[in-house]
Amino acid sequence: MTDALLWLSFGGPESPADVRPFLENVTRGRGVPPERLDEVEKHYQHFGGVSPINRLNREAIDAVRAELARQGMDLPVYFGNRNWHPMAEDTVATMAADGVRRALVFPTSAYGGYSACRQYHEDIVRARAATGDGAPDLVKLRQFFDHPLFVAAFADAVRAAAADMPQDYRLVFTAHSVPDSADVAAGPPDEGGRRYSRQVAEAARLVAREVGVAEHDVVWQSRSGPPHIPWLEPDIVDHIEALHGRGVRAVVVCPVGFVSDHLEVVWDLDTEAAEKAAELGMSFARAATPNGDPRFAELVVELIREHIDGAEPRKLSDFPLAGCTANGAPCAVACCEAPKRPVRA
Ligand SMILES: CC1=C(CCC(=O)O)c2cc3nc(cc4[nH]c(cc5[nH]c(cc1n2)c(C)c5CCC(=O)O)c(CCC(=O)O)c4C)C(CCC(=O)O)=C3C
Ligand SMILES: [Fe+2]
Repeated sequence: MTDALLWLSFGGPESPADVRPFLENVTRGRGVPPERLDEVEKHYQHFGGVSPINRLNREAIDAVRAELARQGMDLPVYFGNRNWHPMAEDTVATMAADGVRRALVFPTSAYGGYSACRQYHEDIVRARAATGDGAPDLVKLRQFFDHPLFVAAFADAVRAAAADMPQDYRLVFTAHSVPDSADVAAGPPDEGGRRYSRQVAEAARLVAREVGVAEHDVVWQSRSGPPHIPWLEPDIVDHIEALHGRGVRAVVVCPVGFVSDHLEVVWDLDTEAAEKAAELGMSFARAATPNGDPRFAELVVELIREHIDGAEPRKLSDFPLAGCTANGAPCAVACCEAPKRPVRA
């Protein structure tokens, strides 16, 4: 019996005073140098100290509520975050007080890997522990990077972004960079590692195929951490320069690693990457993220139905179904383990 859905996201500041405490929450114990935090704080303050992420999540939740009602399903939807209010701990306590005994959890990340999957399992463990006796059972929904509705929403977004571009534009996909060691550790050990970057590459391939574009690139954005630790490369801004050097005149960037236009999309792509392209005289367009697309709410309800009515999971890749466990259990022994953090004084 399922009594509710918990929408579990990253969280973001909603006023200038929130920014620093939010960043402290994100980076606690993670070896991110203070200089990087000062830099990222500027990106947030550039937008008045407000990330769009909470508003976009609330809008997406409203769309899911409407889709549930349309399909005749009576399932309350709760909202909680890892790093900012409403915090998952508080939301899970409210759910317990409301009598919720078992809820499905929709994570706002489509992928495997430590930051994209395992850390949401950790959030579930923490939130249930904070609530103590009476905490609901929480079953996280699976990874959906290869779901046909996810791919179709991105494919239409690429077509829309490319509409005003020269025919020979270069299609470039981006996702959040992670430490190379985290990518190596992504997935169950017997799968050979790099589940995160391989899933990102697969989603990109599926979207490009649906758009009908013969060639594309997969690159990374929003690198954090100390400079001497290797992260996934190349970075989108460097890649735009490299494309320019090869004579490419127009770029369409598709942020396939993200579900909504949060700060890292509006800063790293719409600001930094767009400025680099303008400086080089290249045409630049950025494809929309899927959470404003009606198919995104349909996707969420379809994932819910896999549990409630045993609906057949729809997927376009050969990757195994993953990411779905109860109460924060890892998907497999040593799956997507946290990277070793550099020790800082
Ligand atoms: C894979 C991945 C996703 C995608 C999956 C998912 O969506 O969950 C993601 C999403 C997001 N990342 C976000 C923001 C930040 N990420 C940071 C830092 C980090 N991200 C990492 C990875 C990821 N991050 C990693 C390995 C770090 C280093 C620290 C650590 O090892 O954990 C920092 C610290 C400052 C900095 O150094 O940039 C910030 C502020 C926001 C919210 C933006 C907003 O406010 O609108 C969102 C959606
Ligand atoms: Fe991040």
